[in-house]
Amino acid sequence: MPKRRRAPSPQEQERHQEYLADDVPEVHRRLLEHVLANNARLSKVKIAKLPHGIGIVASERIGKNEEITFIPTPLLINLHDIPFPNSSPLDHPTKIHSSLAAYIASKLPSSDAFISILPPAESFKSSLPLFWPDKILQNSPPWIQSFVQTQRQKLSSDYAHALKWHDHVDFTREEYECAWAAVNTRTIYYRPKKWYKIPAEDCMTMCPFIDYFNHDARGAESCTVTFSPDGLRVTTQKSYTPGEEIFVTYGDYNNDHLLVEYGFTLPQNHNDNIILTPYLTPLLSPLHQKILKEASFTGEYILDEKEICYKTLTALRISVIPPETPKSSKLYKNFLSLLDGKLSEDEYAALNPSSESEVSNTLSTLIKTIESDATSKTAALNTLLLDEEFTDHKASIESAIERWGQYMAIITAYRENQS
Ligand SMILES: C[S@@+](CC[C@H](N)C(=O)[O-])C[C@H]1O[C@@H](n2cnc3c(N)ncnc32)[C@H](O)[C@@H]1O
Repeated sequence: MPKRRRAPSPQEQERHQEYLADDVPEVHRRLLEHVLANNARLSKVKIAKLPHGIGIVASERIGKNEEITFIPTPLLINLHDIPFPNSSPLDHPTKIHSSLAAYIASKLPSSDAFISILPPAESFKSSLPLFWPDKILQNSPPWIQSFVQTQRQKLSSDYAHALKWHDHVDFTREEYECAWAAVNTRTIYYRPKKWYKIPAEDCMTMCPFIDYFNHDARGAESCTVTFSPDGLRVTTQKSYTPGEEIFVTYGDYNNDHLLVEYGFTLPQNHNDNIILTPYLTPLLSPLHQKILKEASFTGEYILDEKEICYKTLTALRISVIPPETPKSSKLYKNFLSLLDGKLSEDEYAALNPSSESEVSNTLSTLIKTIESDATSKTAALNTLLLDEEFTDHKASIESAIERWGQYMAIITAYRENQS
């Protein structure tokens, strides 16, 4: 955390204005003054109010490979800033997500320059499925439901950890949840060399100002965020015209993942797909699953606009081997030879013509099940939109409906690409 704070001079205040679009709320000016007073370097960028919240735009023409933001290490908020009683944080059985959330929650509501720019609780509650009422969640895609269950377990365990290790600070469960969501949506992976002993999941930092950058999925066109011992740097990978929004990338995420972790989806997301796992796994017997696991063919089964991945095809191939088939049968032997590369796909298909057509039928049935879910769950969500009990949850319901619409669009594109 920064050690120095002083009021900006009138000249500095005037200079700061160039980093702020006109309609940006005052709290962001304070954050700006705070980072500039602590040796941040900002070049040709402005904080702006955009349709999807606050973001960063070019204030003038920017070229490719230019450093546009540098935030020095003392401004970062991470392991080193957590006041653990009587010990160094590096020796502590820490869970950084939990502790950062406790740190922020204990300061809410706050006049602190960084904490006061965090989005309000209502914005997390409506955008993040984690906080959606069960009736909305139950009508959302099943992968979202299961990811939210995992997130809820993590939140509960982090809260218990926070109560145990940070009992010297004061916060309510609601403040903690909101702070936890802020940490979840605003931290950056950060692993300086001296952190080599720290588990990867604790290598995260909050980074004032850099957390204003929104995400896109334009890969090589998004800015890079790199760290060095002296701080974090944002560098362009393309040129920008004045007023153009500047994005970084949070990762190659599909829209389910973006929705659960960050509370939004991208209308054009080339990483988008449908995770078939919740639909496909119930078709796999314990033996199927054991074989797939031994061959490392478990994990997410994916369908995108163009194809199903090879892992999905493999899981579908084994799913059509009847569960009572002995492992010593010819069917399994052929399948295992395919997995080992002793049989090519064509040879396997020639040996098992009926099972290959069953694979196609199973896949079309799965896709039809998803379509039918999309239709029935969208209808249920539309009914909730008319229900007075859900008046305050319109945005969350609309998000879930939108996600089903994206599933339908992926299926339509997939069929077109197959025909
Ligand atoms: C690191 S913050 C970015 C700054 C944020 N927009 C703000 O108002 O402070 C991440 C959050 O910004 C929003 N966000 C980021 N990229 C977005 C995008 N492409 N479309 C919509 N919302 C986005 C989401 O709410 C996400 O949880």
